[in-house]
Amino acid sequence: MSSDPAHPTSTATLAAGDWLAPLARQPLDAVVTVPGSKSLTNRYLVLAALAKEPSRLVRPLRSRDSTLMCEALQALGTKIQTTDDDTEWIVEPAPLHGPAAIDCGLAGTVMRFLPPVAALADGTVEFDGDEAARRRPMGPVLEALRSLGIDVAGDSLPFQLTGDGRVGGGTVRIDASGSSQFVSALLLAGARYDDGITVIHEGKPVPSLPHIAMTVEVLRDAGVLVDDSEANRWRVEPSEINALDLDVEPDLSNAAAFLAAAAVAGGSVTVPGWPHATTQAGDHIREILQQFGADVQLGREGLTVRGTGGLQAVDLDLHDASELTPVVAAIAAFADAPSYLRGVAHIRGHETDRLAALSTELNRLGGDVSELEDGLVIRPKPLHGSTFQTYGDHRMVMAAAVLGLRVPGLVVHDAGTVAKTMPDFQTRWTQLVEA
Ligand SMILES: O=C(O)C1=C[C@@H](OP(=O)(O)O)[C@@H](O)[C@H](O)C1
Ligand SMILES: C=C(OP(=O)(O)O)C(=O)O
Repeated sequence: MSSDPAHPTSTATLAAGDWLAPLARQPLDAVVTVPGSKSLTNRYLVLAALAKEPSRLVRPLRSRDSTLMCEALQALGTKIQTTDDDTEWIVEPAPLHGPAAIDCGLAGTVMRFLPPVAALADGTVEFDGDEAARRRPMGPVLEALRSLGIDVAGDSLPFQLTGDGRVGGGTVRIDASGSSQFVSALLLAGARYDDGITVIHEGKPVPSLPHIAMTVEVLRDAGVLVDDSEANRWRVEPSEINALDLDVEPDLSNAAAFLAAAAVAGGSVTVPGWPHATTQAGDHIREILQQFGADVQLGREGLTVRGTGGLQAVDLDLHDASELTPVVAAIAAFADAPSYLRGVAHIRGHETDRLAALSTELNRLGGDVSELEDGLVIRPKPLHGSTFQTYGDHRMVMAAAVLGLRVPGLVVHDAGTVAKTMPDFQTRWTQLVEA
């Protein structure tokens, strides 16, 4: 690996917003704490807003996605108070009402989870988001709400819906092959519909199934009856939603980049507080790193990954844990032979077309990556520094950071976009590399 002299290797010449990813000059030896899970925080917020009494969330995630969720629920009438140190949030439910305008940013959880909640509001609720969010698929959720009698104008952002304070509920048939969030969205609000909700999926397999298991689990934690005994069919009984009082697990998908660092740079990284049982899809990083040849131990201190920098090629189906694809692609770029990542066609509809973005940016560094219809083939080659575009996608920043451990002069464009789920990622990453 050599540095491209045309690209900066010191911060002096960087453009605003660009970040020179730190190079690992020695094996790592770090303990990295990771903030709360985005997926859990935003589910808990939704259920707390629909619950019968105030809820308390301890150590939730503070990031762009969760702040947008808070602001949206507040616009609909919910009260949210936070302690001075922001480690506890008290969510006080109130009757939901329009008119309200909701900014979804680029958050899938906000744009998908809130329309079925807004359907319970009395009045009109307008939704919009980032330019890139307007390209993310929304149709199945909005079509399902229409079939339940809600007045919905639009099929993707921006759209608006008008309700009268109640939803009859019943059975909806949707194609959720584009995102598990379509199913989660309808289930989360469904207990508050008069007849509850039954969601039947018809189409190619639903991706990211652990995220639906997470939705089912948080509903059950709130006392809601859910039947998920049959594949592709979920039934939520109508009921009150109990208040929540809980600690939010660390975000295991965000943790993945830090653990990957030990495999790529060598040395050891521990993430404390790793749950021994979880529905988070990010937990898959344990077996993925083992397949790359790293030593992975889950113990009392947390999850520890030890690596030598030597990496075996992998052939992985990431359909269940698709949000790990960018970081896994970055690791694969240093493996001893070509790797295949499959089963993730739907991530073309994530924050950006991640298959196109990853192949373009890895190839810009001198890599040899081609797109499959549902994945990537990554043929390792010596990489050189360049400016890595991130397309407003937090996980492209994380992937770039992993690459930068071994590629001098890798400049991450618009690195601040990582604030979608981890505003202090760069600080934590720099501490990791310099520890
Ligand atoms: O429900 C959730 O919290 C999520 C579901 C998944 O979405 P897809 O099913 O669209 O992959 C995942 O990729 C995303 O990061 C978070
Ligand atoms: C796909 C992701 O996010 P979203 O919740 O916006 O879909 C992600 O975090 O990788």
